[in-house]
Formats: sequence, structure tokens, C-alpha cells
Amino acid sequence: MIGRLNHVAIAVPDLEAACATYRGALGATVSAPEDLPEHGVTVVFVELPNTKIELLHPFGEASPIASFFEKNPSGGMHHVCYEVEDILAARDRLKSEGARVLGDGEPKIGAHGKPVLFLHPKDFAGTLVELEQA
Ligand SMILES: CC[C@H](C(=O)O)C(=O)SCCNC(=O)CCNC(=O)[C@H](O)C(C)(C)COP(=O)(O)OP(=O)(O)OC[C@H]1O[C@@H](n2cnc3c(N)ncnc32)[C@H](O)[C@@H]1OP(=O)(O)O
Ligand SMILES: [Co+2]
Repeated sequence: MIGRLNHVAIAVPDLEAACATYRGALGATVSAPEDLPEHGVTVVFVELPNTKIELLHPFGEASPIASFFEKNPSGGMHHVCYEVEDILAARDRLKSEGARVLGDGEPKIGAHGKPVLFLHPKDFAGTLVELEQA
């Protein structure tokens, strides 16, 4: 069911500093920051030959990633995003197998303009999983 690795997300306490590190020390191509109010984050994408790194920083008062920094003050790996051919079929299969789909269970449009869903980390080896419609 899951296909390509679309991105690996890293939550960062200082977005500007993280961008400078990826551009400078790592010589990577880094996009401009994009605020996603509906998701409570500001995102930047680091383009790699085979996938992307999503640098995440809280946006607004009710960011779902704010509490992540209470346990991970320096930031760290936040989630992985896999592509699926049919996000609704994937959701229904996962729910039938008892996996917890976060939010109201309906896909929302993500940073790439595609429908996305999130699956509870406790059901996937302690890793927050995002699914994105390919
Ligand atoms: C969609 C736009 C963009 C894109 O790519 O297109 C994005 O990716 S936006 C990304 C930001 N949005 C989200 O992360 C939405 C989904 N996340 C959530 O709903 C919450 O973050 C949730 C439910 C995963 C955790 O919420 P919260 O931290 O408030 O809950 P708890 O503190 O009760 O945590 C429960 C339990 O899970 C552990 N946890 C929390 N976050 C993570 C994580 N990122 N990876 C692994 N584990 C995580 C937390 O430590 C708790 O564990 P416990 O052992 O019970 O202490
Ligand atoms: Co993501």
C-alpha cells in the first residue's frame, strides 16, 4: 500500500538557523518558509535527489507540534510521509485494522496541495506517520 517516501520532517526550534545549516554546512537547496495556518506550522522543504526534508516550526497559538519541544527542546525527527495511491482506501483499510487516524479522519490539503492524513505514533513503532495522496 505505501509507496515512495515523500518526506522526512524535522521539528526545529529555530527555523532560520536550521535553514542556514542546511544551506551552508550541508550545501542543500532550501525553499522559502511557507506558513500553513490550517496546520499550525511554518514549513521549509530541503530538496534531495530521492526525497525531501521538511523543516517544521510552530505557527500560531495552537500548533500541534508545540508540545513536541517540551520533550525535545533541540527539536528532532517529527514524522515520515509516505505516498499512497488512494488515501481514502488507505484510511479505510487502516481503520479496519484498528489504526488510529488523527483528527476527524478526513484528509486535509497539505503543503504540496495534496490530501494528507496522520496516523497515531503509538500504532506505528513510535513514529508519527503522514500519508499523502500520490
Ligand atoms: C500537513 C502539512 C505538512 C505537510 O507535510 O504537508 C505537515 O506535515 S504538518 C505537521 C504538523 N501536524 C501534525 O503533526 C498533525 C498530527 N499530529 C498530531 O495530531 C499530534 O502531534 C499528536 C497526536 C501526534 C501528538 O499530540 P500531542 O503531543 O499533543 O499528544 P501527546 O503529548 O499526548 O502525545 C501522545 C504520545 O505520542 C508521542 N508523540 C507526540 N508527537 C510525536 C511524534 N511526532 N513522534 C512520535 N511520538 C510522538 C508523545 O510523546 C506521547 O507519547 P507518551 O509515551 O504517551 O508520552
Ligand atoms: Co509533513
